[in-house]
Parts: sequence; structure tokens; C-alpha cells
Amino acid sequence: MRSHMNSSTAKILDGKALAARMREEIRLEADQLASKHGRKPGLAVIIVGNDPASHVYVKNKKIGCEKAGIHSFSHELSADTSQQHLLGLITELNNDPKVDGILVQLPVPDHINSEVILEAIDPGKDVDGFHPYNVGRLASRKPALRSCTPYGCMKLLEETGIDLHGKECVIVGASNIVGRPMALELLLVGATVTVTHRFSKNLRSHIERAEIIIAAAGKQGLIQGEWIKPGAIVVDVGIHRREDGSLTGDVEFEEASKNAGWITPVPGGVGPMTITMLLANTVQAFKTHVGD
Ligand SMILES: Nc1nc(=O)c2c([nH]1)NC[C@@H]1CN(c3ccc(C(=O)N[C@@H](CCC(=O)O)C(=O)O)cc3)C=[N+]21
Repeated sequence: MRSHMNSSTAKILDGKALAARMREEIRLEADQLASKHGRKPGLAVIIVGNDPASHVYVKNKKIGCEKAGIHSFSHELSADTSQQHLLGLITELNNDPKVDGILVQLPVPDHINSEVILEAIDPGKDVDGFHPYNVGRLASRKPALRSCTPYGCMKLLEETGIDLHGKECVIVGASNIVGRPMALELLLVGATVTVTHRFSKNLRSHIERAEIIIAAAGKQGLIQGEWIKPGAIVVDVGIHRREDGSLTGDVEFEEASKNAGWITPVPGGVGPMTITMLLANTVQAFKTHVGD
């Protein structure tokens, strides 16, 4: 039927609205846990250097915490902080019973090895879900703390009410923080998964057969709207600033909306869900720590 319609528009997968609903639930649970256990869940956020965009993200995370009944501890370190000093702080936070979650804002300056840092975080406090232990748990179908962006994308997909079993999913981008854990999340629910990356040939041919597209390449407008299969679900993880200051993603939103069944906007799609899942992970970690 769709082929006879040339002005159909996708339904909006509204991450901002879903995030607001979920954060309300998180706050209720955090409040209950705080009265039962005599302390709030706590999240420590470490930022190294003075990248303005990173500071904006960190500020949003702090505001998100406060509103959700989670205590936030922030550690702002200068750009010349040594790796050893940072590791010392992580050890302190690993041993601090008031801290349930630890997040080191990425990227870190070049003289710091992010792998070494991420692996130093106690996996039980790794609310980003980046530690190899947590990635390995997801890979072996026993998820513990899950990476926030892929976890948020799964919540958005659930919102559509569509059964994901056997669905043809194409993930564009194979990063450690989005593409790879996203593939593991989709496998876990029984989808068929293709991951494309910088060496993949003919991206268009993959997109054309996808029922679900996760765009996480970090390239503005990489995915053309006309490639998208009618009715497909499009989740856009990309976030780019145009010259006029407005935000856009990896997908040509206007054109894609004419073909897609569902599509996430940028802003207001995946971004708010990422922070929401960080809050959810912090509450989950708290419950494990207090034995609730
Ligand atoms: N250890 C670590 N964990 C992260 O999760 C992490 C990180 N480092 N480094 C940077 C990226 C980026 N990131 C975003 C989260 C929310 C929005 C978000 O809420 N965006 C709003 C728009 C915000 C705006 O207006 O600028 C939206 O899409 O609607 C964006 C980006 C988390 N990251």
C-alpha cells in the first residue's frame, strides 16, 4: 500500500518523552531505596580537561542525577592530570561505599590510555557498561551492567511494540561504545544482525534490505532517506552541529521520514535515553551493593 503513497510520514520515536517517563520511575525507586537504606544511590563523574562540549554533557548528567534522586559526585581534573593520578582517584572511588557508579567522561586527553582507565573501574560500578567484564557478560547472554546508548536504543525499539525476533537489523558503525554492544543487544533478543563499518562495501545495499537501522557511524547525513525500506525503524545515534548551530544526525531525517515506519529525531531521540540508562544503571548498581 505504501508504494502508492508518496507523502507518508514516519511515526516519531520520541526519546525525550520516553526518557521523561522512565526518569520519573527511576526517581520513585531511588526515593524508596534511599528511605530503606539510609542513603541515595551515588554516581561519580570524572572529567579530565576542559572540552566545552564534554562539560555540557557532564552538566546534563549532574542535573539528570539530582532530578532522579541520585547523588552526584563530580571530579573535574585539569588537562595535564597524569594517568597515575586518575588511576588513584578511580581506586578511591572503587572503595568508596557512597559511590555506586563511576563514569569517566570520554574522550580523555591523548597522554591517558582510556582502555587502562576503563578496565580499572570496578565492573560492579561500571555504569557505562564499557568494562570488558560487562561487555563479556552481554556477549554470553548474561547481561550485568549494559552500555547506556545501546540499552537506550533497545528501550526505544521496545516502544514501537514490534516483535524483534528474526528482524533484519543493520548497524552502521562498529565502535566499542555503540556498534559492537548494539549488535550484542540485538542478538540477545533474537534479531538477525549485520554490522557495517568503514571497510564495508555498498552500504546502500545493506540499508535497502534492513527492517531496523541503527545509525552510529558519526558521519552527518551518511544514510540517505531514499535508501530506506518502506516501514523500516530508524534509530539515529549520530549527533552533529550544523553551521547554524542546530543539531542533526547520521540520517537524512526529512527524506528518511517519507519511507520509515518509525524514526528517532535528533535532538530528542537517543541522547536523552543514553543519560536515562546511566541513571537506571546507577540504581541497579546500588541495589546490588546494598543487597536489595
Ligand atoms: N563515559 C562516557 N559516557 C557517555 O555516555 C558519553 C561520553 N563518555 N562521552 C560523550 C558521549 C556523548 N553522550 C551524550 C549523551 C546525551 C546526549 C543528549 O542528551 N543529547 C541531546 C541534545 C543535547 C544538546 O542540545 O546538545 C539530544 O540528543 O536530544 C548527547 C550525547 C554521552 N557520552
